[in-house]
Amino acid sequence: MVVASPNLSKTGKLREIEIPIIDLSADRSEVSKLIVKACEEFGFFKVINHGVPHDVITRMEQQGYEFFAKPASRKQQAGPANPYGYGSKNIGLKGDIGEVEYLLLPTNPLSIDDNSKTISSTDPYKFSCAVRGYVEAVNKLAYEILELMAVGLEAPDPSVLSRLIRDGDSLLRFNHYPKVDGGATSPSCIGFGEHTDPQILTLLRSNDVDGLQISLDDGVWVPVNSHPVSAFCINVGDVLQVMTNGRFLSVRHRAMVNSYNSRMSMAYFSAPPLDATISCLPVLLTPQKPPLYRSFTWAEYKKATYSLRLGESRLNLFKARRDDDENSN
Ligand SMILES: C=C1C[C@]23C[C@@]1(O)CC[C@H]2[C@@]12CC[C@H](O)[C@@](C)(C(=O)O1)[C@H]2[C@@H]3C(=O)O
Ligand SMILES: O=C(O)CCC(=O)C(=O)O
Ligand SMILES: [Fe+2]
Repeated sequence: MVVASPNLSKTGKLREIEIPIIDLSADRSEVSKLIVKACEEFGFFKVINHGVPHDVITRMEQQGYEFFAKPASRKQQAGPANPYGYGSKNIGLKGDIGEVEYLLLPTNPLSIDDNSKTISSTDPYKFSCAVRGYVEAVNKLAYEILELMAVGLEAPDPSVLSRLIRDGDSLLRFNHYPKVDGGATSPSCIGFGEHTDPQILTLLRSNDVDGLQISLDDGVWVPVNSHPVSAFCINVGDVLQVMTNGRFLSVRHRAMVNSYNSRMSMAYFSAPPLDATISCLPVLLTPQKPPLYRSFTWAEYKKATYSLRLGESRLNLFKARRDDDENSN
């Protein structure tokens, strides 16, 4: 079991920061400004009135609970995660471990149908319908948020970010963090270790059990509490940090487990197709602000991601060199 460093500030108090909660039904131009500000300051924000139907979320959550309640031997039939499928404690392929079990799935309809057979032998159709419905709805939300970001960044083409996720390599992940033994005196421990998300944007839904934390620049961990109404927590991924030339932050985060309640989260990682080229948006480049990162394909970045451990900083491998800047002029 990995014990966490405390999320205390230098004065010994818990850091209390409220991540912005943005109402997507408000005025579009205001919303786009709020989103840009949140991505610059925290790399995280929550959205409400997001248009993902309540029953679509509930049906999906139900499938997650039903799967994780099955006996271990039954769940293992959907694994091991390599990297997709069912995994327990082992995260990725490089030896990372956490107090979590999960299902990691590609989101194209054929893969969903295919994976459903090993995940739910009793009713694969029900599982696949729930997942397909959820993916369709969250993908629409991802489009909408990426458009609002482009508007807020004053890009001439509002679809410059959203079109990247069309027919992309997006993934879906159910995480289940069981209660840990040890009672009230046990220290909190790590469910999912610190990392950044490699993709463009992550849309996360969780039950009402806290656990998500983000690391701000002074290294103090700040809790992102679960929101009572059905909010989504949105975070900037590495690719979006590259495309905004470091203006939006892909922030390190982690998930903790506790000894009182189990937590379940569902993360949708919206990603470009493997052959898409990632580079900084022209609107954000000036002679004073040359690109911080070199161009690369998503396939290249994904390969680097899987060659490294969870907490390693893969963006460093893609920093622009001075002569890259000169060649691009
Ligand atoms: C240890 C690893 C798991 C991970 C691939 C990696 O080598 C490094 C990044 C990890 C991560 C974090 C965000 C997402 O949960 C994830 C699916 C992703 O794209 O990158 C996981 C990867 C994984 O669990 O397969
Ligand atoms: O479960 C959570 O709250 C966070 C999970 C996460 O960061 C991930 O799956 O990449
Ligand atoms: Fe994450």
